[in-house]
Amino acid sequence: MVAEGKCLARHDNMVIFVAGVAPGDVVDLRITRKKKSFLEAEPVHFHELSELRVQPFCEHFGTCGGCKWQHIGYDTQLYFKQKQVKDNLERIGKVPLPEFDPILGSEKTRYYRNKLEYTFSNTSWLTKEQIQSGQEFDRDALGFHIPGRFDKILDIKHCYLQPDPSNAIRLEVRKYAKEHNLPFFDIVKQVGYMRNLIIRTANTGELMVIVQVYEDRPEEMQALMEHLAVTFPEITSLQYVVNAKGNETFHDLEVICYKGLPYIHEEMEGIKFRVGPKSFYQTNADQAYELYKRTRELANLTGNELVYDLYTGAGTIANFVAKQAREVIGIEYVPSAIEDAKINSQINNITNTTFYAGDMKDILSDELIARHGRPEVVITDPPRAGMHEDVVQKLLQVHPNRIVYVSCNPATQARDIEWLSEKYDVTRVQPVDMFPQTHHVENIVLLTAK
Ligand SMILES: C[S@@+](CC[C@H](N)C(=O)[O-])C[C@H]1O[C@@H](n2cnc3c(N)ncnc32)[C@H](O)[C@@H]1O
Repeated sequence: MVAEGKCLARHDNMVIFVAGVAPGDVVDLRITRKKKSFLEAEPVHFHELSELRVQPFCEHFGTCGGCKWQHIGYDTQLYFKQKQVKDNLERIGKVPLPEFDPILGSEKTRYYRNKLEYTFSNTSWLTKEQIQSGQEFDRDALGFHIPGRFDKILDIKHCYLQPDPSNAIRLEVRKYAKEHNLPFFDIVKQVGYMRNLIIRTANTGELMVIVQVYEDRPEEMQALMEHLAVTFPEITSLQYVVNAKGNETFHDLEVICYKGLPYIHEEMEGIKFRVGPKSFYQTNADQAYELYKRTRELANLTGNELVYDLYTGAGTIANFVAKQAREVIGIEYVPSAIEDAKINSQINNITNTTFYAGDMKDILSDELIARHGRPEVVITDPPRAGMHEDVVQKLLQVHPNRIVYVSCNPATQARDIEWLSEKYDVTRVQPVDMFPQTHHVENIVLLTAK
């Protein structure tokens, strides 16, 4: 099992990456892509199935891009996730490593997400058998993109990722749109009405639903909103967006709140986090709590430290650790996330945080450090691309006592750690599983100044 959840095979000294198999399967492969140094292939015939396999529980497994590791038992998934972290730190990081803390598995391995986003399409995905049968099928779909296909949507019957009433809401919106002849969007021709449905189920019980449509049809929207409000009185934030752009992103559009409040709250240790329609919040809230607790523990705060929380998003980690620190500085690219971060401090009476919006390599400047002082502790949680080299250089120059590096991409984390190893030792490694049934793994590394 190697990167991106693919398996590795060899033939004539050539490396072949294969998706949709398990280590130990004996299969015939068809080569789908040839590169100079490797090949990619798909299985065409299974001779023997691996002992690591289990029966996938979802009818959409194999077609849907969502939970590609359902055919492997959860303990085995955890084993491979931990191994992925180790391989990256050894091969890319090339630094001396302590013994790893065992990966923190997720208690919930199904229904663990608090946010799902479904797309409407008038060109649903059909299987080869369906096409060959010559029968007519309903081509309207509400579900997920087929991996690698921007124009094909898999109509989802039941999704195991988000708790109730997520499935019921999706099915009801689909049924209503069909019954009322609201056309599902055609992404190629850019015509239709129903575009996208977002459901957010917070751990406080609050529930947000956002319907995205292509054009302004006030009467139809009013009727749809009213229907949802009556059918699901538990919705605490019912919203819609009119989006006539070529794509589904709506960060630059007005989101209209039809019923309830324009936001919901997540909660951790009594700290409330306000989550608006455009806000980012970790999608596995229970595991986010475990991740943050471990991050705080490794930061080893006594209440006297100045902490910089880099890539702070909506200030979640910054606010979570604020009580145990003297002062926390949070930095993040997205201005609306920084607005959320400030609100999250206010509503929790946290007064020792300061937030800045902008590109990390510009904001983390000598001037900022002169203003706030040299941090004893830096917590950094960059996007998948890792930290910009200038940011790493700045950290080496500022030289905090401890850096707690949280990452969703062990490869870029390992690269950055190699750079940081000039002045830091890796003293703890704690992988965390935020996304059961997928190959994704989160990892926390504690770096201690040499
Ligand atoms: C993995 S998220 C971390 C979120 C946050 N720590 C949390 O747990 O909710 C990475 C964050 O980095 C921000 N980001 C990406 N590139 C950035 C940059 N160049 N400068 C500052 N922030 C950036 C993203 O907007 C995103 O909020």
